[in-house]
Amino acid sequence: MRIAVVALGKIGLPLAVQFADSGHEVIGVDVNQAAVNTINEGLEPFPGEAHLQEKLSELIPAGRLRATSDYADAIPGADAVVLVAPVFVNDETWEPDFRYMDAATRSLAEHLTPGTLVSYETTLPVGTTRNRWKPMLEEGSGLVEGKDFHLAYSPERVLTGRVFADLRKYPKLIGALSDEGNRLARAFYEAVLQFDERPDLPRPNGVWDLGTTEASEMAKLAETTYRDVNIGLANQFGLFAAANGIDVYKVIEACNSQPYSHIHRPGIAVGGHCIPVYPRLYLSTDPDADIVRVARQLNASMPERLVAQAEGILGDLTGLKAVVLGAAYRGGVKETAFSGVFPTVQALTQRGADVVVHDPIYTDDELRALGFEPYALGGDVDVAVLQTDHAEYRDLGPERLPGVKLLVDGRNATDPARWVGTPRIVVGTAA
Ligand SMILES: NC(=O)c1ccc[n+]([C@@H]2O[C@H](COP(=O)([O-])OP(=O)(O)OC[C@H]3O[C@@H](n4cnc5c(N)ncnc54)[C@H](O)[C@@H]3O)[C@@H](O)[C@H]2O)c1
Ligand SMILES: CC(=O)N[C@H]1[C@@H](OP(=O)(O)OP(=O)(O)OC[C@H]2O[C@@H](n3ccc(=O)[nH]c3=O)[C@H](O)[C@@H]2O)O[C@H](CO)[C@@H](O)[C@@H]1O
Repeated sequence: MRIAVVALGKIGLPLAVQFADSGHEVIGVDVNQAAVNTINEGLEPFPGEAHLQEKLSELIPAGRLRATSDYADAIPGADAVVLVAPVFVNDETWEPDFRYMDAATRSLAEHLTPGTLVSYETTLPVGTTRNRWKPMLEEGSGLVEGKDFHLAYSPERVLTGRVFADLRKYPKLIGALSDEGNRLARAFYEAVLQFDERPDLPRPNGVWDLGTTEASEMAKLAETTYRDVNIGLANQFGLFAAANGIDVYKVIEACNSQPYSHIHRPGIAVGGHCIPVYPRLYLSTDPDADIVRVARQLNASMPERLVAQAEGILGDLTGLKAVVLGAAYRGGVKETAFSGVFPTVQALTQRGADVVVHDPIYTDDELRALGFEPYALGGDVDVAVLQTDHAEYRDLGPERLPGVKLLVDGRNATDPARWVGTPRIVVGTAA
């Protein structure tokens, strides 16, 4: 098969590599010429994706994969085109921002030829493939969907850093606009993916046909929204527990000891590219989903709530030195997308604190580039707010934070035995 992958980012490039590695001829298109050049030199344009560099070193010199910024070079005559350019969500309105996908779709349409299967993998509001991409592709190409070309939607569920392993592990969900589209999408993904045996699944691991583009669009939004709502519920339980002298972690551990309870962990923030974003995409097509909106709002309010709790204990925070422990949105990752560090720093700064940030996996220059004043453990500080559950913080004690009068552990990530004698608030437990 001849396959084109549109957008060679952290998801698209590993996908292009996977398809080429499965024995197909692959051309990737990206508007970033610097990234295209780097890939064509056989080098990974971003670090952190396991096995990406070794696979590029093999596939690029062998001519099995190449990159281009020219759609005319990649699209005409392709058997399948996979698109995975990003969609963002407007921070104020929570409305999707389709500008990159629109541009990619228009460029694709201009060069689309009969006989191609087009599969979108970017996470989308329900109905986008049918109502937005189909007319845009038909108008731009003069071709007819279901006759000249077929359109499918298949959400990408892998986690960056372990894309190749996740591609084997998770069923590939598909949905198209016609039976023939479903058949072609199944045949395509079966030809480019290999699946691990998963006896734990209700049906064999592999391509799972959900029948329509709407169902497969919804599946991705539902699984991520589930996580946000679940964390919201954990935060709600945590607020109640903290106000009533109950340790919510003991409660959650007890609940989850039977197989029908999967309560997540309360925390200072829900960050990352996906979990805080996709509930908003879901709400854009199901605005009546109050349960989703309320959970999202509660999760987003947690940094402010915890900082207010610290203020309640210490009194005025004006002029106090406050360190936020952790810039990353979760432990062990070097990524600050929608990280709780931003609202936490803001809540402290608004109260007049002098705020510094520590993160064991960011250099001082990297922290400065993010707009933070870096802090090295051992420096004087009045209050510490732990934002990221980095493994390095498990053994952190007050002796590494000289002068600390209060630790707000927003992740229950520190060892209580180390904090005997120093005030410590843990999200979800009584102060
Ligand atoms: N990152 C994740 O963990 C993850 C996980 C699952 C699904 N996804 C989905 O994948 C999408 C892309 O994520 P990513 O992490 O790969 O993004 P990314 O920012 O790493 O890459 C996006 C790429 O798109 C390219 N691009 C932008 N406009 C283009 C155009 N008109 N034509 C061609 N290329 C264009 C950019 O140059 C860039 O290389 C997300 O929006 C999401 O829906 C991401
Ligand atoms: C485990 C999981 O579903 N990972 C998904 C998630 O990864 P992602 O990398 O976003 O990580 P998580 O879903 O684990 O965490 C998201 C955020 O929620 C917080 N948090 C998490 C769990 C919890 O019980 N309490 C809590 O507060 C984390 O600290 C983090 O800030 O989004 C990706 C993009 O869609 C998906 O591809 C991944 O499959």
